[in-house]
Amino acid sequence: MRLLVTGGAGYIGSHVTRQLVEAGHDVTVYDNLGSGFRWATLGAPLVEADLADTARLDATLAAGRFEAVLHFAAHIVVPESVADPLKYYANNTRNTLGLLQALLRHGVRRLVFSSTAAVYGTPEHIPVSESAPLLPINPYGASKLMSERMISDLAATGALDHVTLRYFNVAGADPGGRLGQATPAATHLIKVACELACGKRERIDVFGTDYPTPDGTCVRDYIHVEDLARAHVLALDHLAAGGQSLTLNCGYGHGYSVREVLAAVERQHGQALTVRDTDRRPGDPAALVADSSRIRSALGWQPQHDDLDFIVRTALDWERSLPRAG
Ligand SMILES: NC(=O)c1ccc[n+]([C@@H]2O[C@H](COP(=O)([O-])OP(=O)(O)OC[C@H]3O[C@@H](n4cnc5c(N)ncnc54)[C@H](O)[C@@H]3O)[C@@H](O)[C@H]2O)c1
Ligand SMILES: O=c1ccn([C@@H]2O[C@H](COP(=O)(O)OP(=O)(O)O[C@H]3O[C@H](CO)[C@@H](O)[C@H](O)[C@H]3O)[C@@H](O)[C@H]2O)c(=O)[nH]1
Repeated sequence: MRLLVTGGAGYIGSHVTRQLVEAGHDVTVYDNLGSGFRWATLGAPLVEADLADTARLDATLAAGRFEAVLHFAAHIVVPESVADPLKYYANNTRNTLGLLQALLRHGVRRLVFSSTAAVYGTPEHIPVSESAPLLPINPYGASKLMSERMISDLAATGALDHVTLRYFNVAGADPGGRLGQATPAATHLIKVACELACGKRERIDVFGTDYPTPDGTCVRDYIHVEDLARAHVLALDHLAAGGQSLTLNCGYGHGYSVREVLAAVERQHGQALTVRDTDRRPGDPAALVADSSRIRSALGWQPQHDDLDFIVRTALDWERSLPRAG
């Protein structure tokens, strides 16, 4: 298929772009390089433009005659969304509205959308299924939930088929060493811990040790970026085969605490890390673990890298190969 990937120069979008190209698709990336990198497209054509630039978006859609769009472009940092919510509604919600309007203008009928476990807020039951209440507790999650609603309302008119993927905590890097997370000033736990292991930070803070979890630290469902990328390839196959619109959790179905993650980084690094216990970070739910049965049955998705030490090893190998990527 001819595909447009917004945010395809970013961490997750670049891994997906690579798998799509390998699967034989014709991929164009649309990215403003705000947090992405030209090298990360690995040679796929890049339109360097902002989603808010309607003229560039229209010109791109007119020229490409795309059969589907994968929409990754967004701001993604939970604490930043608490401090600056309008930045998140503008880029994540308003720019998704603009993209949907553009898709209608150009007759693009298939969309794969990057959503997030943050739409669930603090779920009552773990693991959380797709039918759980949608009650985000931070503006990032709310901005994504609004996008989900626009997409499903539009799909209900018959104008669009979509697969909305709710990612849990994405981590790790291309085992081939070509791609990985390169964002400066990263906030994600595994990335920060790997930077520390590589001597790029002095210590890591554990945000909260009094959560109602087995060791008092937050529990998350970490999914390897390559397994997540594969879900996108399968989602496109599903839409191309005329499959119905779907909303699917992307996680493994079990979680690890912050302390368990840090122990895995210490194992892979071979040395202890300097860790400081601090207060809770605003906007963090205690535990987020996916019920992943629906994606397994609907798409036939099967994880290949459900192994915390493998996730950490690929992230650490990538971190060691930087800063060439900056
Ligand atoms: N990383 C995670 O753990 C995680 C979890 C859940 C959901 N997600 C979602 O996955 C998607 C990708 O996240 P990521 O981790 O790869 O982040 P990222 O910051 O690496 O990638 C986002 C990409 O979008 C581009 N972009 C942002 N705003 C843009 C705009 N207005 N116009 C054009 N390009 C723009 C950035 O330059 C970047 O290349 C996001 O939608 C995010 O909400 C990520
Ligand atoms: O230096 C750090 C960084 C993180 N954490 C903790 O580690 C956990 C994971 O945090 P982080 O890696 O920042 O991810 P989340 O805040 O869980 O959010 C990620 O996962 C969500 C889905 O679960 C996505 O929606 C978001 O985009 C993505 O950033 C949380 O409990 C944090 O408090 C620390 O203790 N110290």
